[in-house]
Amino acid sequence: MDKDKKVEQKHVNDVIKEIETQLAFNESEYQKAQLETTLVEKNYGQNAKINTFEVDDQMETNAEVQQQKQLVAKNLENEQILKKQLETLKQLKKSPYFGRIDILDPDETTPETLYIGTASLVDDEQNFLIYDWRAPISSIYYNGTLGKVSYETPMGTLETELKKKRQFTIVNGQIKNMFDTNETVGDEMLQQILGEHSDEYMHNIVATIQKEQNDIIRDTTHDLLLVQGVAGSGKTSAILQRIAFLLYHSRDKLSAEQIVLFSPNLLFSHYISEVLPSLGERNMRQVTLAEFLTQRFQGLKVETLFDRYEKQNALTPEEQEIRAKKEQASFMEQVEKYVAALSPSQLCFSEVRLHGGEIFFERSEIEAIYAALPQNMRPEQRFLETKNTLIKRLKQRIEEEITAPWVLEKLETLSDEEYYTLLGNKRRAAFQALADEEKYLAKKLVKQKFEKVYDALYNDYFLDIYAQYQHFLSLVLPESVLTFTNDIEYHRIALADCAPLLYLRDLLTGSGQNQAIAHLFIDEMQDYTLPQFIYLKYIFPNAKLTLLGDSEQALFNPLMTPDKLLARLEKHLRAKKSKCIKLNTSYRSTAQITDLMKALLPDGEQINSFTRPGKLPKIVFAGSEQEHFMLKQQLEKSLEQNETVALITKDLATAGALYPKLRKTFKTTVLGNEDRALPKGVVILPIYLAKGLEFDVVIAYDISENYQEKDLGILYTICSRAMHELILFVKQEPSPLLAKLPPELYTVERTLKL
Ligand SMILES: Nc1ncnc2c1ncn2[C@@H]1O[C@H](COP(=O)(O)OP(=O)(O)OP(=O)(O)O)[C@@H](O)[C@H]1O
Repeated sequence: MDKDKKVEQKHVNDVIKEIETQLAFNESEYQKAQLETTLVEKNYGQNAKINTFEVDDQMETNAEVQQQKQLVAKNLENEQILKKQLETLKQLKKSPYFGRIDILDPDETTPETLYIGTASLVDDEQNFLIYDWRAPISSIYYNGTLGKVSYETPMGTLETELKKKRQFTIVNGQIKNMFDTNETVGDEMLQQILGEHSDEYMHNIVATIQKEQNDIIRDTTHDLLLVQGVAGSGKTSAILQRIAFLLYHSRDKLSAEQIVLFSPNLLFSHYISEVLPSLGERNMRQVTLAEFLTQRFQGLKVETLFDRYEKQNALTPEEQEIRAKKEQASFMEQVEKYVAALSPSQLCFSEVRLHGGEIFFERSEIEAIYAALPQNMRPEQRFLETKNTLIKRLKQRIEEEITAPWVLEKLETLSDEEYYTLLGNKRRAAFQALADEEKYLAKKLVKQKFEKVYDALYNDYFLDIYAQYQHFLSLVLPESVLTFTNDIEYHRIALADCAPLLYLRDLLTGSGQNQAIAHLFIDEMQDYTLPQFIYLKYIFPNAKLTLLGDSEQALFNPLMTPDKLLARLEKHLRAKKSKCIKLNTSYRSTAQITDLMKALLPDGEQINSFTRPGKLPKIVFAGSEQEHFMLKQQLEKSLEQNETVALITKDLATAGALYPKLRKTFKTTVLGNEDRALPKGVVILPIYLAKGLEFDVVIAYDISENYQEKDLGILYTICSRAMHELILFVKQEPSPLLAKLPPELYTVERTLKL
């Protein structure tokens, strides 16, 4: 192997030499491009200042300015491309590739050697020194075991023979490790990567993508892809590499702006934000459900998933029943039926007022416009026609108002400042006559006065959507009207009302849809309801869906088998081609931690633990008197070897109560809903904020009687956040969930009774 390593190191050196040559060339091209842009910009600046007094000059200058503008844009684009190439080359220089495959094509006698890395590298003679991991041929590296293999290309399926597969770890141009393997992607390298410490940011996994993850990443045929994977099985990793793959595969027609990812919390958004840039791609749009809804209900406080979780025990059985009804797909069907059957008199239009409160459009006027439209028109069409008529009437009123005495009076008394503000970007020279200028200014004044009306028409405020939803509730779920009205009065809205209300609004007004989004990804999908999925599918009608989750980690929803879930989603989201992929191997945690997680679940045997050895998890029985002493002792011990220790609680109140007890001894932070970054030291956080994250050491705080059978999913999620060490801290009586664990799966530490 040593001889092999020498040969391979020489190859690495040769490739790096080529990268350095290209780097030097690119560097000088980039500098040239920067200089060029500065020159053109300077030139453009001077031209823009040219006297525009004479009309002829003006036209000439405009043409020139346009030309210069285009030049600047073109130069900037060129500069951006060179900059991106430079970044890629710099990255490749440190670690040019991670894989090698030797293949023998059917008509050949000697095998061809290909190297695979995070980006392609081509020399002057068009030889591929490195293949991008997303290139069709690279799929052999991830999918194939030695022997006959096939791979998909745009021209169809091709066959070849895989003779050798080799993996490398190259750091700063030096081969640290290399393995020959017949596995999909061998255990040794994965062992090494998974054994490392956690980081502030998630890393890309392109060197060690596993076969079933590869199926998710390279899927281009399904419009609904459901991924059900156990905790730590690489669901999040798979979607991020999938996004990078899609951007490469459809690079002519897909951009990062057309991809939306719904992530569970802001900490998670931060945690994953470096994966795509490390692969030379821009990040997709990222949003949490709370951010998405808050934007749509301006002025209202929207209940978040976390509020919902924190409050769930406070609801009466009746309230729970009402919520359960609102969270069924049939509730959205009731919205559709309601909209289809609405008569004009049932529409809750509201009058439109001016700034001063004076009514501009009476409710009866709006109703009359709507009622006069053909009955068989679709509701959203009818609404749009009404809106257009109102806008037309507003424009007419503006024209009429221009000659009103108050306008003329105002024009005569304008201060210089008011005059120039009204004139805006317009130049005085642009008016042929004084009368034109006066008319222009008068119109501006009137528009200012009627601004609120325009705003109301533009934003559909002339339909009182809350009253409309209340009317809908009074027909289908009258027992919930009071709570809803009360909520609105206090400027808040329950999560369960959001999707049906928005759906109702959009069906009636024809607004809300975004046709441009091509892919929608939802992580931690087990915490979403069917109405939320239905609404998201409705507003992103052209998006292919990738939904990822683990029903064992559900904070509220009941367990459901993946196949049953797929059938449900297929039906309600009207998917044409759907597929469910299951991931059963857990990569995050040591085998000992995964074994404990398996033992917690009734059907835990379906989880395969990746054979990475570590310490047995520990249960600390502290007893309430010794609690602080034991906790501090444990934290001290853990912080000796780790920069961060996560203290995960069931809820925010418990997290908050721990803080004053620890802050004097340790650098301690309690994380809340709005936090985006993970600090070092002791980090206290409720479980819903730890979703999707991982930590070297997790202390699950107070696993006592407050964890009953119904809380199994929560305890499982907490345990599954630990990579290397898990400590279950018990203050009083242990949870019955711990009682059923076989004792060989953990060690015990107890307070000494003095
Ligand atoms: N093929 C792989 N190669 C290297 N590391 C991997 C691989 N797959 C997963 N991992 C690592 O395992 C850990 C868990 O992955 P990830 O967070 O994507 O899992 P998940 O299924 O989304 O987890 P959860 O649902 O529990 O939040 C991460 O540290 C990830 O980098």
